[in-house]
Amino acid sequence: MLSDIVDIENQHQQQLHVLFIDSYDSFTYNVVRLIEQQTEISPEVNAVHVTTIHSDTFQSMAQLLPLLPLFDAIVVGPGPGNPNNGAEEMGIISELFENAHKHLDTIPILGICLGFQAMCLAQGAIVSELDIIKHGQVYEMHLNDAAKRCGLFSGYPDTFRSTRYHSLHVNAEGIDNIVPLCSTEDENGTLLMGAKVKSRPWFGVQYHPESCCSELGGLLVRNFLQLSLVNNMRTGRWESKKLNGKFSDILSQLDRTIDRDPLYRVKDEYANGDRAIYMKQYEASKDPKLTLKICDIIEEQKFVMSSSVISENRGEWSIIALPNGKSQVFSHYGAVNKTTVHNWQDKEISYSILKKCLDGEELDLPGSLEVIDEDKSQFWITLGKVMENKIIDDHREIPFIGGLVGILGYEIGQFISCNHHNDDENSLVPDAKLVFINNSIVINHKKGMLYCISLDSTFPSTLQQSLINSFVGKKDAEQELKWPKDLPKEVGFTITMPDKKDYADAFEKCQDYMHKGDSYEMCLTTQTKVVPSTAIEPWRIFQTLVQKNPAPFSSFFEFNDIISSQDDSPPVLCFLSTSPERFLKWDANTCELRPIKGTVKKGPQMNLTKATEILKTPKEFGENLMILDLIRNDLYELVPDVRVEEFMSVEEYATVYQLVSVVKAYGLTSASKKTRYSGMDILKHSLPPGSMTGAPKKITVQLLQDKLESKLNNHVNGGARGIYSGVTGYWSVNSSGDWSVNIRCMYSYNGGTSWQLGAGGAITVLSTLDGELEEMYTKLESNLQVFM
Ligand SMILES: C=C(O[C@@H]1C=C(C(=O)O)C=C[C@H]1O)C(=O)O
Ligand SMILES: NC(=O)CC[C@H](N)C(=O)O
Repeated sequence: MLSDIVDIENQHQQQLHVLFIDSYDSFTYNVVRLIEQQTEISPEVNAVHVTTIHSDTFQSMAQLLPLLPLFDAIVVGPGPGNPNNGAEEMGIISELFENAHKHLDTIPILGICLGFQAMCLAQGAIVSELDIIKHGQVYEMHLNDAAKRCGLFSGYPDTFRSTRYHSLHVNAEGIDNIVPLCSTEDENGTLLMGAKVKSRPWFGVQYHPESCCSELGGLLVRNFLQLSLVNNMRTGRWESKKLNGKFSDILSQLDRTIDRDPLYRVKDEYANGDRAIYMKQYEASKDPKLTLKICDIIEEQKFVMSSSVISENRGEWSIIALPNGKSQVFSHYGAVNKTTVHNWQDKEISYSILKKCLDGEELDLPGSLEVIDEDKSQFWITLGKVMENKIIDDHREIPFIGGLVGILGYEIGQFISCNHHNDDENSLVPDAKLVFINNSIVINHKKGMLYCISLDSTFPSTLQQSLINSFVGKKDAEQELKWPKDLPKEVGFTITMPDKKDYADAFEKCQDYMHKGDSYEMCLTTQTKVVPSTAIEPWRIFQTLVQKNPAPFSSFFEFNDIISSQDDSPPVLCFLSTSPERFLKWDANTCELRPIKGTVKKGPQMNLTKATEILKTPKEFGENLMILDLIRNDLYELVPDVRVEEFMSVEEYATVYQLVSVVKAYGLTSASKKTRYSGMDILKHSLPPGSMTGAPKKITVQLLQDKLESKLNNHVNGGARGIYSGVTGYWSVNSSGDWSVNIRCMYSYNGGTSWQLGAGGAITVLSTLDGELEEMYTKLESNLQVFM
């Protein structure tokens, strides 16, 4: 054991240790991984360990100072806020650069964007707002003569391209202590993009070396690390950073200040075949309408995740999940920090009992009902525990063979509080609802295959026989779908939309936040409420919706999990969606995200070539790049191998053209890693979807929730987004998952008495009010058209 410890300590000797101070930014882990990827620092040092803390992890420098001898360098990352606002916004960063801490003089520091601004401010430079702000824009950087003598840019050409995300800039003219190294030109004039502090090993850049559109970012970091090593050898810091018996303990404690524990212990391999899976496969039509036609003959309850459009890598599969009495239902109510678990339609459970439990009454719980006091973060662990013993290594070729299916609302994501009610009944609404499915019909539209699958050999035999009779072996679609293209004419609808003036106010406020440097992009969304004059079955609305707006993720959910009785009828959560956007798909070892950012309305004057031209302009490019970098960050937080597989492709949908990028992470369960994750861990850490928030995620969702949407959408459940902006999909027991973003959808908390439709779009400093309003209406129309 002792030799193990000595080995670890020796390993630490050959590693550089970097302390990364994060300001709750959405590009943090892009920088962290870029640092860790630098393995060739010197013949003796070939690895870098990065410890990430938040700028408010420590209350003051006094707490951090004793730990600094453990680190070879500090990197102060980018982030929202303005260094002029001091500790309130910057936390420990504002103190870090102050002269008071003389013993910091010898520790190498690299400041990036916000970190750079804070460093320069402390030297006397002026940090102020740019006239014309740059978020997600790529510019040419020019090095000056001083840069050529400074190791930070060693190996660089005179000019190189890099991404800028900043509202503020540094003016260091006349500041002797700052040596300018790098600049760029734009409408604002010549701007300082990189500098060094005289007499100290402190460096900084205003641009973002870690962006996927920046050139030579890795070289900058490697140069900084090499300079740090040389500095530390010269000053004796390198020698003194050793043989502190508690070295590894302190580091691992610090490494754990940000929670990255897996939801459950992911194994390297899983048993296969020790659980009998019932699976019958049949040849059937390749027509994507097959799923919908099958729905027509199903009398059982069903959840549908179908594709009414097949595109490369999306929409290839459809799933019809069949809940039954053995299906466990997991609902999380964030407003009261409770999870309920019970069997589907357990006769012993009534809504009145469930309601009492949620109100906190102590009762003998009937039937299968369990009530767990837990917050949303523990809810994820509950789900992990459920799945832990169910994972099997079987039928990897099929994306879903059974498992958890359902909806995770926006407020289940990070940084948001979930405390909303359904206005109509003032009843609690679930923030997440998932059902464990044993029986399913899975369809491959590309191959024309249909599978009847059961995890517990309970697939309904009459249904199976009807499927065989009606669809098996019939390669061509026999008949057209006989679904009504419109809703019944006699039903009227009361439609409440957000006020245009309120939208304009919210838009202006977004611009203010972005100009002040608080946010780089804000996905502002609206809610519209539709009340039918007489109730229409949710399924009937779905029939019309999928025909009017075909999409790769067309979903139908009606949660009749509690039986109604004469005295009370439960509020039934319904969700109808025609989403174009995949959020996250995974298998045991890889995962893929497909953020959509950038929208152009279709019309007689618009074709693919024109849309592509528009979608490649700086506004749309910046919008997409920002989310692309944010998504890389979300994946990099847990997984070291992240790649951009598709860069801003234009895709065509029924009513819009969209700009789409694809990012993949590899090696989730790689044996060489200390911690193995499942796709569910990635999902937990990356919700809410970046394309629905903007960047940086934390501050932006808080501003949207507290300052903007609570007022703008006050006419619907206090402005909560609820199901809209969350995700829908599954986590299959064969370690696959696929979740789409809840957009171009409608949902009801009361079985269809009233519906809510969300629509919005990302606002950047290049947005115009009219442009954003039109974009919001275009998206709203994709589902509101059903009621028009
Ligand atoms: C917010 C919505 O869509 C999101 C915003 C987009 C954009 O800003 O271009 C595109 C797709 C979605 O990620 C919506 O449809 O309501
Ligand atoms: N990306 C950043 O670090 C931005 C820094 C600062 N908030 C600005 O907007 O200029």
